[in-house]
Amino acid sequence: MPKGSKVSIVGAGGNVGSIVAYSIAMQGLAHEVILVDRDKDRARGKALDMNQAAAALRTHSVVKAAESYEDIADSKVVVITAGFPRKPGMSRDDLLFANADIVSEVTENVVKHAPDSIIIVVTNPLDTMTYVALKKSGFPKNRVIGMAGILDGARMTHFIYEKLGFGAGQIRATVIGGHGDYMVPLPRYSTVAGIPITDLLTPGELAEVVEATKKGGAQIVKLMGTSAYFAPGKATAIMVEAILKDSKKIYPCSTLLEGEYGVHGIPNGVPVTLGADGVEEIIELQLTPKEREEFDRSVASVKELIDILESQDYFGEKK
Ligand SMILES: NC(=O)c1ccc[n+]([C@@H]2O[C@H](COP(=O)([O-])OP(=O)(O)OC[C@H]3O[C@@H](n4cnc5c(N)ncnc54)[C@H](O)[C@@H]3O)[C@@H](O)[C@H]2O)c1
Ligand SMILES: O=C(O)C[C@H](O)C(=O)O
Repeated sequence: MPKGSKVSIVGAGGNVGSIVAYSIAMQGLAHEVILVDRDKDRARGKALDMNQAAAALRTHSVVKAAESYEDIADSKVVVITAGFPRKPGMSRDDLLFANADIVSEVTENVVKHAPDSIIIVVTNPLDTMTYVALKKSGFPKNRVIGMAGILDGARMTHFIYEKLGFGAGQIRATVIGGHGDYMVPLPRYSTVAGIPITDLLTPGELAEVVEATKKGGAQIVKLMGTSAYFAPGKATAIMVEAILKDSKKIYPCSTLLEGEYGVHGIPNGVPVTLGADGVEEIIELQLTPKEREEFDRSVASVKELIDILESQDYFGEKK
């Protein structure tokens, strides 16, 4: 079993992976942080830079660039951010084939070198890549988790603040469903200092918050020419922290549903408790018929992508 608090990040030479690593190192969450990237010099450079930041801050975290996958051995958590980000005009789903091959290759190496780890998938299209990692690893479902709901909830929080102009730091917003165009922001489960936002914003304002949340990723892609990384990186580090500290905190994460929410065999974003075993509980919200319909639509959009992969026998299951 993994000892201590070693965390490896595959894709750490890139934007999201390096923010995940930096957040973990600066918080001193893990003693050892391993940066894996196919661009080894970039990983080596980032490791030096982060170690020097850790030295300035005097944290105990040590950051190392992996020379090979052997260096991820004994990781408690492996984060996968390897893969292409979208460009303006693209949907996350357009990354399906290019990133499925990358996530497959990475997962095979994780199974070989860190067989007891918990995998956090970040690569898009998120829910389908979580499915790819799950199938290719053969790990139990509690040990393969997709990151998106914390990020989408944080975006909704921000857009609620933009409307209210007060309550920063006191807003909690909930987004479930897949991390795509059909995600399901839930105003009914969103509050400011415990006050439901449905008491503070008009239905029209709430509809604008929901729309802005759904388009939050694309808004940043349009502005920067590549996708977001500060909030995604921080959101991922929050999941790593919950696992390493066995905190049992509740966060929306993508997890394989096997009967929960009436869904069978598709990963989707729902509230879960995160602890040392990864996803420890799945919490079923009592959705209204409209919320339920939106959730089902979101599940269907993930299933469409999985069906495309399965129709090509991507998982080698056809006889
Ligand atoms: N789930 C989310 O909420 C969320 C949020 C932001 C980004 N993302 C996704 O995360 C992924 C990474 O985004 P980014 O902005 O960091 O991209 P990036 O291009 O900056 O970084 C990707 C890194 O992966 C590396 N890489 C590619 N193939 C590899 C392989 N086979 N083995 C090892 N390393 C490999 C590249 O060298 C690069 O350094 C994208 O797919 C993006 O869409 C998801
Ligand atoms: O928008 C993207 O493509 C990246 C990520 O999924 C995000 O929501 O920031």
